[in-house]
Parts: sequence; structure tokens; C-alpha cells
Amino acid sequence: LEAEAKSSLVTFLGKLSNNNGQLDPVWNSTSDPCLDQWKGVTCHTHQTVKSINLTRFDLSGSFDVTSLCNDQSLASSLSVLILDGNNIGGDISDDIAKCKHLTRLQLSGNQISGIVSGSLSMLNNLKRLDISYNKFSGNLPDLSRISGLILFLAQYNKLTGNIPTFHFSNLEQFNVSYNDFSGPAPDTKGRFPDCYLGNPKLCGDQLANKCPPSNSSSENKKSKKFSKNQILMYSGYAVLAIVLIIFIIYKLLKRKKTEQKAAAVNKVASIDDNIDKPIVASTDQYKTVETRSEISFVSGDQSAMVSTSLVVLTSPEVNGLSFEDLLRAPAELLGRGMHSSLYKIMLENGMVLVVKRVKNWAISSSEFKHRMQRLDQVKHPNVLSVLAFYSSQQEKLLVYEYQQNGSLLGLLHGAEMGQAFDWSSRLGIAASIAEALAFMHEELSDDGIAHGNLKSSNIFLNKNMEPCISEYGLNMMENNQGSSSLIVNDGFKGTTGVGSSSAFKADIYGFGVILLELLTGRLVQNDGVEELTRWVHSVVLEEWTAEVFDKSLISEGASEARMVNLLQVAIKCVNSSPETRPTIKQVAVMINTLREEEETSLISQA
Ligand SMILES: Nc1ncnc2c1ncn2[C@@H]1O[C@H](COP(=O)(O)OP(=O)(O)OP(=O)(O)O)[C@@H](O)[C@H]1O
Repeated sequence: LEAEAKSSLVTFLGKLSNNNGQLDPVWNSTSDPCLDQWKGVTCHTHQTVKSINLTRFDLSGSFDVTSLCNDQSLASSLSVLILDGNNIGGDISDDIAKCKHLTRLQLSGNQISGIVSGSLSMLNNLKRLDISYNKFSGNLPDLSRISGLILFLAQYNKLTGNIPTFHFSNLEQFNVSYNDFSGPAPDTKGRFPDCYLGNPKLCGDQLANKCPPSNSSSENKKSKKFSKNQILMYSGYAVLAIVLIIFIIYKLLKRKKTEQKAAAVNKVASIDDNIDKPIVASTDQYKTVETRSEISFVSGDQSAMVSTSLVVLTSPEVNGLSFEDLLRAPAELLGRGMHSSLYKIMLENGMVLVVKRVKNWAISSSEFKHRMQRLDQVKHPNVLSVLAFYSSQQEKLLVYEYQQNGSLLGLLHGAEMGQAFDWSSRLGIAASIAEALAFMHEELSDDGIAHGNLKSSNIFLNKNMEPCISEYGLNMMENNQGSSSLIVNDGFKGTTGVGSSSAFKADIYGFGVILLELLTGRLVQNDGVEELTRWVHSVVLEEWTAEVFDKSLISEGASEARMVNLLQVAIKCVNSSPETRPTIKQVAVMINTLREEEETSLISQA
């Protein structure tokens, strides 16, 4: 283990045992936590600490989150922290947010006090959070953005105020009994019957203490009256605005005519000038882009035509972004396909964006806008949001944040060249993608919006090195309304059928291929998708299964049983008959079970 990480770990462990000064004999700076297998500490390939499990170690010092999570190496590797059944005091400092990779934080049965830090809600990967039987007080933060949380236990503390809502359908265990909560208890939909016991100030339909009827109806009337006056006032403004817009459009059209005449003589530099030049754009790391000069990403006549039509979605990151800002910024071509080009744009304020320019997409403007708005409503931390968009009949522009850590394809390419990409990171990435996709599929199933083009070059690593699915909902096959799209139909993937359910099944296929890439280290980009799946099938049929896995996974000693299990999931996903493929929710459950098993085995090694 790196010296700095070791010293942070020694400080953390030292503080846990300060009362009786009883360090475990090997917890000191002269030995190595990984090589000397410190009690309670599990490492990965002798280099990084994966888990700390000090259940019932008779510890009584204080919980020093800062030493642990301020160390970059520990913070980026630690996934399990269990201190159950000790006598540890202190509090949860906000630095906990830096331990980004925690999937389990279990502190049950200690003396930890203070408020429950709102920074816990930054731990996107958290699955289990147990703070029961401690001395926490104050309000509980809203943890609903941790979409994968399956366990939340906070019974027997001194928590007060309202209980925030949770995704009860995702939770397997939930308990906030014997605290001092008040106000309406969130509806658990009939689950966790005893979870609110011992909170006499709570009320709700599922409790003996019903909530008093709200007096909001009279307030509503007042506000309705008030809003009538407002409506009158605003309609006045609206009329004025419409007159103003008509005037501007008139002026713009006039200017456009003049410019069109001038354009014949004086052409504005545009990407259309070099549309026929061959561009080889492959992965982030291996792209060879011929046109690297600063160019405008829209043609000159458009810039005159639409100065106000960029729709900035709710993303606070680009608040105030205008079409002019995009036009003014230097653009670098990152890649060009049959129907689309991708540009990297650097704004004056230093923000780096990418703009996807899609041409001749047979989707109506209103349907496209509706889709963008739905995608804006359904956000997941592991799915890259569209920040802004523009739509005309000929082309659509979509703006995303630039991801400087590259794509999963780049990571696999690196692994091909011998860079470390270990088994538990691969499993973690697979689980996060599956969960994010399950969330999107569930939320957008009624709208028929699937990803449509899921592949490892569309998965990026964000600044915390967590996977992020890009271009969700962009390439859709024929939808319910019958408008066609960009995707090249492929019988094998199962995208030839009309209707949105086959688009969802095509995503499962795409995900299965990503799993195969993660397991085998062989890339579709080199082999072709059908070749890869055929090869895997043939290897499995011949029962030389171990041969199929990436050699680096075998040599790091990854669990063959779990790799075989993941391979079975992948094979189900790439089944040539779309109906036989599992749903992404089923896939996510299977992969999560494997991830849990992996963690349990790490803990038991400790
Ligand atoms: N948000 C982003 N941040 C950083 N790089 C990106 C981003 N989006 C795309 N890229 C990179 O830009 C290059 C071109 O992307 P583009 O989407 O045009 O290609 P693609 O993924 O190969 O094709 P497709 O159109 O099928 O998605 C790729 O190397 C891709 O990894």
C-alpha cells in the first residue's frame, strides 16, 4: 500500500482505539496492511484497500472520517466500511462525501452523535446505510438521490423533524423506529409495517395517529383568486412579447435575404465545406481526426436564422447559455458518422461541452422536443443529461458536458495494452450501468424511449470515474407514431421489429455485448459484434470456458465462479431471439447479487 494511504489508515485506526490504547499489534506503520493482512482490512491485489470490517472489535475511540476520506487513494478504493457493535463516538463529518465508492456504510451499535451529514446523499454507490443504535440527532437528510439504496436502518437514535421520502420500492429493509420524528410519515405502500414504531409525534394513514386534515383548501382559493389577477397581468405581457417576437423575426428574415445574396460571394467557413473529407474517428484515445482547425459547427446561414432557438434545459451547469455562445466558441471535430458529427466546444467561461449535430433525422420537431423534455425530467447520476438542444427540420443539435476521462471503450483499450482494469471495477461498472439503464427503462417505458445505441463507446467515465451512459434516447428505431430514426436495423440485435419494446430489447443486447467485452477483453470494434458473440458461444459450447476470460482477470485471481455467472447473464442478453432476453431489471438484480457476493467474500477475507 502507498505510504500516504498507509499513514492515513494508521491514523484512522489509531483514533478508534484511543481510549484503552489497545491497537491490534499489527496496526502500525512498520507493517503493511495488505501484505501483512491486517485484521479487519481487505485489500485488492495488495495495492488498494477495498474493505474495513471491524465488527465487535471492542473499539471505543472516535470515528475519524476525515483521515480516511481525505486520502485520495483510500477514498477511491474503499467500498465497504463496517464498524458495527463497538463503542465508537464522534460524528460523521462532511468529508464522508469523498469516499465516493462506498457501497456499504454500517455503523450500528455505537455512540456516534451529531447530525446525520447531508453529504451522505453524495454517495451514489451506496447500497446499505445502517446508522441504527447510535446517538444521532437533528433532521434526516434527503437520501432519495441514492437510487440504488436497498437498506436504510436508523432505529434507536434521537432523530427529529419530518422523515424525507425514500424509494420504498427499491428498499429491502427500512426502519426509523424509536426516534422523535414528527409530521406526516411517508407512505411505504404497505411495506415495513413496524418501521415507524416509537415516534409518537408521527401521523399518517398507516399509523394509529391520523394526520389532521390540511387547511390548504382555503389557501388554494385565495391563491386562485390572486392568480386570476396575475393571469390578466401576464397575458398583457404575453401580447407585448408576441408583437416583439414578430418584429424580430421580420427583421431577421429581411437580414437573411440580404445575407443569402452576399453568401454567394463571401462564404462563411462551415463544416459543410469539408463534408467529403475522410475522417477517421474511433475511440477517444485512438481517434485520428483530420480536421482539427477551429471551425464553426453550424453553417453560416443558420447562425443568421436562429439566434434564439437553442433550448436550454433545466441543467444549472449551462444556465444562461445562448446560441451565440455556442457559435462564438472554438469547435473541434471529434468524429463524424453517416448522419451525425460531434464537436468539442470550449466556452469563454472555460466550460467544455460537446455538440452532437444530427442531420436529416426523420423525427418531427414536436416529437423531438417532447423527447428532450421527457429526458430532462428523468435524470439519473449515471446517465449523461442533454444540457440544451436545438431543432430545425434539417438538423438537430444536442449539447452534453465533455467527459475528459474518456469512454469505457478507451478503458478496455488501455487494458488491452496492459493497464490495470481489475475485476471488481469491471463488475462495479457493469452493475452501475445495469441499474442506470433499469431506471431509465422503467421511467421511460410508457414513452417508448430506449437508449437505442448502447455500446462501450457511449459509456463515459465521469470526474469521479463512475460510468455514465451517453446519448440516451438519441437513436431510436421506429416508434409508436411510426416516425423512423437513425438506427440501422439489424436482425440479429432484434431491432427490425416495429414498436418500442424491441428497442428496449435491443438495449439488452447492447448491454450483453458490453458485458462480453468486460469479461473477454475482446472488443467489438476489432472483432465485430456477431463475431464476438459467436466466438463466445463456441468457447462455451466446447466447455473450455476459462479460456474465454481476459487473461488479466485470470492472473489477478478473480473469482472464476462469479465470472462464469456474469458470462451466463451476458449470454442471456445476446440471445438472438429478443423475446427470450431478460429485462434490464432482472439483469440488474443478477449483477447486483454478484457484486454483493464479491463484497461479502472481500469482507470474509478480512
Ligand atoms: N460527452 C463526451 N465527452 C467526451 N468525448 C465524447 C463525448 N461524446 C462523444 N465523445 C467522443 O467523441 C468521439 C465521437 O463521438 P460520436 O458519438 O460521434 O461517435 P461514436 O460513439 O463512435 O458514434 P455514434 O454516433 O454511434 O454514437 C468518440 O470518440 C466519443 O468517445
